[in-house]
Amino acid sequence: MAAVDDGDKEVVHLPELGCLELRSHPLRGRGVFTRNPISKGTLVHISPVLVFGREEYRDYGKHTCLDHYTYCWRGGQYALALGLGSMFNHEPSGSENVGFVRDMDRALIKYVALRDITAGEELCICYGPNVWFEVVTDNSSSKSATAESPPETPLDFLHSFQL
Ligand SMILES: C[S@@+](CC[C@H](N)C(=O)[O-])C[C@H]1O[C@@H](n2cnc3c(N)ncnc32)[C@H](O)[C@@H]1O
Repeated sequence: MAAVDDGDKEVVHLPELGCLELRSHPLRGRGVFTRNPISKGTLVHISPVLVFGREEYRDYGKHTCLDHYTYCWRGGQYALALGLGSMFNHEPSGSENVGFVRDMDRALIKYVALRDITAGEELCICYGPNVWFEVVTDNSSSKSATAESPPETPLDFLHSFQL
């Protein structure tokens, strides 16, 4: 398991989990998969983020495809996750196998296995209760956005675990 050095804002040690790969699903699009088993608690990825100011996002970013990839950030800002961070697909709350935590000070998002993950599984996060697309889950059940639960972007869910 990789460790994060939280003591230094200038140096970020990236986990080098060589078993991750991108695969395409006909309905969910590209997603992150693992070739090897991953143990609960493993730091699977760290994404550096590109932060958009509130006005910049409102006037420009929001009107582009970036709106499907950004995470809420502090002070009304939004962040685009670089690396694999924008490639994790969604599973409804309780079914996701990866959690994420935003490190605002270092402009990073850390992704951690919430349970043991088997070889070949897709790594999914939960985007939150209200999503803007027809959800295709592992077991093929689906849920669409409704008037009671309007589409909501960007990603707005924060797991409360400590690294
Ligand atoms: C942050 S991106 C994830 C990467 C994306 N699959 C791609 O190929 O670029 C979010 C988009 O992925 C798709 N997506 C993610 N999870 C999904 C799911 N469970 N069911 C259907 N589409 C999903 C939706 O189109 C959503 O707007």
